[in-house]
Amino acid sequence: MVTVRAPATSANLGSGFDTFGLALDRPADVVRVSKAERTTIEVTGAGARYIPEDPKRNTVGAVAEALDAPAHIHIDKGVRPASGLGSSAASAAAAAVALDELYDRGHTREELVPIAAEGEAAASGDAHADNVAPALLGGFTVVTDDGVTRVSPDLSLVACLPDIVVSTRDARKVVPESASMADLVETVGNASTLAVGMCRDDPTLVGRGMDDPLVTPARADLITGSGTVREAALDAGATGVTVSGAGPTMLAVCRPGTRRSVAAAMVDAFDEVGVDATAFQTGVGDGATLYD
Ligand SMILES: Nc1ncnc2c1ncn2[C@@H]1O[C@H](COP(=O)(O)OP(=O)(O)O)[C@@H](O)[C@H]1O
Ligand SMILES: N[C@@H](CCOP(=O)(O)O)C(=O)O
Repeated sequence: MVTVRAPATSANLGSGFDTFGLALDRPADVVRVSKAERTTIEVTGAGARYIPEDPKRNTVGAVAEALDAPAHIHIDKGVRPASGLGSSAASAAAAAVALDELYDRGHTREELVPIAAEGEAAASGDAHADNVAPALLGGFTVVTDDGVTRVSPDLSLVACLPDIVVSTRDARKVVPESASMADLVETVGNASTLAVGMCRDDPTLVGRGMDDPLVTPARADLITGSGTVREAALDAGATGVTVSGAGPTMLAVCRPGTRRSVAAAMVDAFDEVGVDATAFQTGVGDGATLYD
């Protein structure tokens, strides 16, 4: 039997749609695998009743098939599904590491990125790798067709999860199909600023670089109160606030020492518009961890 923990992740960070991802130090999924003739799946934990146990519809089933590694797979969900915190990716990344170890396949973490991304295709219809990359490797990751680049920044973060469900599949339908040159120039400038900030552990640059004129505004209507929550977090000490992944979680980058007040401000702001919310005070985390 092999057990692996893989973390929640926040994709896009505003300006890096389908490219940027950040591993959070909590929450996380824990996946346990043992060899079997055919793959079977059991799910417990946060939102388990919404997650299919059919291997064709669960991200870990697609990973088992891609690795030709049939197993009984138990998933203990710490990351709520349809949260914008890479729930489907956490399971896929943990399963990729666990099954690779169980069957002694010898893949590197980088080689497991496209394999775990097959799981994402089962969940959202697209094999986007911006969640599975940080879930496997940890830190801040940049995914392109040529591979993954990563650094391990030290940042204070708040992830505020409202009691709203937004499926990634639906949120991908509202993304514009084309962009003006002006919006592209702004996006490249912001994304570059953010990347420099990540390399320097600089929350001001990271926060400024999270602004995005293209994807985030198109998705704002899917999250009741997102504008109010953003303003409240900035007033309380955040340097930048954006939609985490496809939402509904809102992610704030915080100045040192402001995490608690930012978390409270975000929960209160959701409350003002009649939405219950939970805030995680977190930081940048490691990738999937193998337990003995
Ligand atoms: N192992 C899994 N963990 C979480 N969700 C899964 C899993 N396998 C399949 N799904 C499906 O994926 C969808 C959630 O994924 P997604 O919308 O991308 O949310 P998130 O942003 O939390 O990853 C749900 O429809 C869920 O049933
Ligand atoms: N780039 C994807 C990221 C989806 O992240 P999730 O955590 O919501 O699954 C997108 O924005 O669609």
